[in-house]
Amino acid sequence: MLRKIANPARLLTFQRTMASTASTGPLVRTELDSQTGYATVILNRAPVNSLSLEFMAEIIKTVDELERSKIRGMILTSPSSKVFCAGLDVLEMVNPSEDRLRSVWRNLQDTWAKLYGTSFPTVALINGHAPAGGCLLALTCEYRIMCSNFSIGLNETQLGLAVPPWLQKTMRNTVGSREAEIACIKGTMFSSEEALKIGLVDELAADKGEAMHKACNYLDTFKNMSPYARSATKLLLRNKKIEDMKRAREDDIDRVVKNVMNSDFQAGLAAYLQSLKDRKK
Ligand SMILES: CCCCCCCCCCC/C=C/C(=O)SCCNC(=O)CCNC(=O)[C@H](O)C(C)(C)COP(=O)(O)OP(=O)(O)OC[C@H]1O[C@@H](n2cnc3c(N)ncnc32)[C@H](O)[C@@H]1OP(=O)(O)O
Repeated sequence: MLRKIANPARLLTFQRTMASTASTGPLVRTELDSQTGYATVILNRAPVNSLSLEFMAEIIKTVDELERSKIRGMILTSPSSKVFCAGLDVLEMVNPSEDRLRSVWRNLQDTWAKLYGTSFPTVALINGHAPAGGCLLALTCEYRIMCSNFSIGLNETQLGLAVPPWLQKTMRNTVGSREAEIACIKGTMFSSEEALKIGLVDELAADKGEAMHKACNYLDTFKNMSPYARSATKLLLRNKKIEDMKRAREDDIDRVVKNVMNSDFQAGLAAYLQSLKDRKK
């Protein structure tokens, strides 16, 4: 459940209607507490918040809007009781047109860059599983609070995908070189407790209410600090990685196209999709 806001009149909800979505309501909902200046960004692409081209475009637009609104902090979460974000929409990888695949990958790069380089502080409230691109979203935030009994990790290699360099770096920056190397190569999925142990998340919470409380506590630590000094320091720490990604982005996209258009990859993906369905039987 979302944190209750004392005065509902303070709650401004930006809503956008998106085409081609199976979710009810907008793909991304933003609730702004005008007293604290904290925005809760709710990823809302049912059933598992998988990242389609349009969904990522919406996340990017939302962050741009929040930058313009001069918010004091952002909490990224999901309305689901089981899934934070299931990563890229695997259907985007099934025999895609090359143009769409390039756009999907470009949007994933931009989603990462936009969230990684926000001027305001960011917390991922991971209230469900966060494989691959779900872990990527969490890694872009400054602070991660995870509810117990879920899993998180960069499991791309298990799907036959190479983890791109900019994402490897983000993982390395968070958990250290050795843990990142092993985790990326093996495609390890960590339980919430294991993730805490290696520093992939910063705190655990028993439930979403407790996680929200802890997220606000993190953002409150900046309450009396100059937003300028804070964000300038963050961007000095992070901008080079964003610029490196942008410099190499066309090579990155070419590599992905080659990877995804390959017939062995497509055969592996078909088997993977079948295994997702079989798990339900
Ligand atoms: C297009 C560009 C490609 C570029 C590739 C380059 C390589 C770089 C890689 C870096 C970036 C990231 C890559 C990725 O994110 S790949 C995706 C990885 N994600 C997964 O493997 C997650 C798979 N899903 C699950 O493990 C479970 O669904 C989950 C634990 C998340 C939830 O389990 P739960 O039991 O709650 O739900 P279901 O399994 O029943 O799922 C419900 C329905 O949702 C469908 N589903 C699940 N995940 C995805 C997904 N990622 N994309 C699309 N659809 C998904 C699932 O099939 C169910 O559908 P049905 O109800 O129709 O059966």
